[in-house]
Amino acid sequence: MKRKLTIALVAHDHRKADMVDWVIYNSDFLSNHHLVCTGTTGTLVRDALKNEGVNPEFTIMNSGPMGGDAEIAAKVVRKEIDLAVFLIDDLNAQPHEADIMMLLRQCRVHNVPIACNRFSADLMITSSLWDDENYVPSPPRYEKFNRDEYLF
Ligand SMILES: O=C(CO)COP(=O)(O)O
Repeated sequence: MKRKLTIALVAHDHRKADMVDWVIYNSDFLSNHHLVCTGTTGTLVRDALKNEGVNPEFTIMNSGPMGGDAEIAAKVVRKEIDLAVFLIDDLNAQPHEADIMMLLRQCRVHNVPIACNRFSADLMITSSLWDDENYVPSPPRYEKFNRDEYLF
């Protein structure tokens, strides 16, 4: 990968072990990029990478329930995030569900790739498109659709 990416990393408590495994598995790759994390995820990831002898650039936000997802969403809106890995706990309710939905929505609106499982994250970080200077991501189109024409 030629350029330095800014990568958001966020994991709910029940997914933090998964996130730590993922960053260790990808520590070589992550060492060259800027990581932006919610509070507790960031501390865990930074310690795990330090144990691997890897010290990437880090920005650590507030903890998720205290606004960390919202801070990262604001960065997405300002085009300061290239891709996000968000390991969501789909089996337990979160007190800050609204913020989680906002981060996911802003990634969709601003066309930021967001992986919610490790397989997607591995595919995203290994894509050759990052180095393809001719590739221009197509933004989402919100066009009127005439449903009546297709009713059967
Ligand atoms: O709750 C989170 C994301 O919604 C994660 O926050 P922490 O990384 O601070 O645990």
